[in-house]
Amino acid sequence: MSLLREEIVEELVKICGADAVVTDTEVLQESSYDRFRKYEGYNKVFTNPLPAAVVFVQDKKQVSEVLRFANANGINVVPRTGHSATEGGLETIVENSIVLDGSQMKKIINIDTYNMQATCECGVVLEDLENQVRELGYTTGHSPQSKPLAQMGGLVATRSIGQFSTMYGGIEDMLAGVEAVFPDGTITNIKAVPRRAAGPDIRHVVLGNEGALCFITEVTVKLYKYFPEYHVCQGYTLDDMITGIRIMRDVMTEGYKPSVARLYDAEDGKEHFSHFAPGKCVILFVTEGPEKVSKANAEGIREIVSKYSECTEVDHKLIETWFANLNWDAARIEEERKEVLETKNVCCTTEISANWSAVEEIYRICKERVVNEIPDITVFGAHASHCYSNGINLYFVYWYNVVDCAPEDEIKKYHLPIKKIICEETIKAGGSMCHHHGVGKHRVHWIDKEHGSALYIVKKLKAAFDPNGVMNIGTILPYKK
Ligand SMILES: Cc1cc2nc3c(=O)[nH]c(=O)nc-3n(C[C@H](O)[C@H](O)[C@H](O)COP(=O)(O)OP(=O)(O)OC[C@H]3O[C@@H](n4cnc5c(N)ncnc54)[C@H](O)[C@@H]3O)c2cc1C
Repeated sequence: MSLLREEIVEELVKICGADAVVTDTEVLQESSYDRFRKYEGYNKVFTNPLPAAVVFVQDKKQVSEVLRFANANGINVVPRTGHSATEGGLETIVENSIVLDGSQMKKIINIDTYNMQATCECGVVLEDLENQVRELGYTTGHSPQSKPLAQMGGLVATRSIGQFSTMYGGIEDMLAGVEAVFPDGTITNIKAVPRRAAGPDIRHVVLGNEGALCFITEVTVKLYKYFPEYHVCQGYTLDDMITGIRIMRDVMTEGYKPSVARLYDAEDGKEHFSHFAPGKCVILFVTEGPEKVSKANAEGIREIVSKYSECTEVDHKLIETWFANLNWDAARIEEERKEVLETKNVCCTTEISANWSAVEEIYRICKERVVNEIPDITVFGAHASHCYSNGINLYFVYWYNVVDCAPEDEIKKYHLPIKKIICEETIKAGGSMCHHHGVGKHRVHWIDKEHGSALYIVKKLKAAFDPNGVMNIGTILPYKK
């Protein structure tokens, strides 16, 4: 028999103390969704069942005890740290869930500049860690646009990636060691070493689990020396996105290593560059590292771009100023809330990845289909912001006016049908429907097609580590009642 809300709250208070357990209605409402339902949230419409409580854990022992209790009683647990999720990973879709919040675990445990790694608790905000290591002349190399909001546990749980990824990689390349607690209460610590071949790489069970297998309590990431004085920034306008993709391919396959490599089509670019590149695509690069490395990379990239006569270089200061203001903090989200309520014009995104041979067609077909099939679109554009030797990501950005539609119907009328087109066309072309935001609860519809025969592995992992199905129900794998 399932426990009553009061019984759940009572047990949580016993484990963590009354101050740590919050049942205030407004907090529960805000804890029942994430930015996937931001239009509903901004309109104060809450369609998911409210959780029984939000519990602010202080240490791994409390995490272990809460998980053991939930596991024994079949209670859904939604792990949370920075609350910046965009794909429904934080939605509480069944009655009486526990939101297990690690945001108060914010100790930076060790910054070890000799071994070039830093260890911190899951609730450390990335920007706080980055600021501290920068003061010492180092960087984590991680810089997602949500850097002021996202916390280390969530960043690992979602397989996040930052704006300097072309040089430093995604979080999977940065993560040296990690501590995680599994639903039966077992606390596991994967040690931080340069590399090992002691069986499968078990970090990858934890990385990207989106709270559907375990709760991450501690993270060790690598550090790099930081040389801001040697950053070289270059930007160009051009007419055609496809030419831009080919330039990116040349840069990557010739072996250059910019830290930032971004390409905007004219529609998406309108939002960012209309003051100096109206109607144009924009391609830009930053190189960094020690002086000789940064200069050599910049020179090689310049030589490649110069072979494309349609590219015109712009003043690098324009790009630098724009780039310095790209991140989102709480104030920017508040600005967005006001704007959305006033205009009913909503911006949402879907990011995918594909090999070089598939990406051009994915770009073309998604644009054509969304613009023709979805009503009230005001902008449909894309940029590429993460490049690899074998392919690239596309970050589709779309704006629509919400017309004749209740807040609770907005995702059904607009966001999900757009996502469906992008995910299905991408998978059909051999790409991945999800480059970095995670599957959450709204891309689960295509998880079988995404993985094909390898879905076997995902399902077995879930069955092995969460046999009672209490970890973030409906995330990564669909909820079957
Ligand atoms: C404006 C904006 C810009 C963004 N830009 C980027 C970007 O550039 N790159 C990028 O990768 N992402 C980006 N994101 C998405 C988001 O910031 C990332 O997914 C981030 O990693 C989430 O971290 P968080 O601490 O906020 O996690 P949360 O939002 O709290 O949770 C995210 C997911 O991880 C799970 N989770 C959280 N903490 C834990 C834990 N301790 N243990 C286990 N599971 C956990 C949750 O259950 C949920 O499924 C952006 C989001 C916003 C709002």
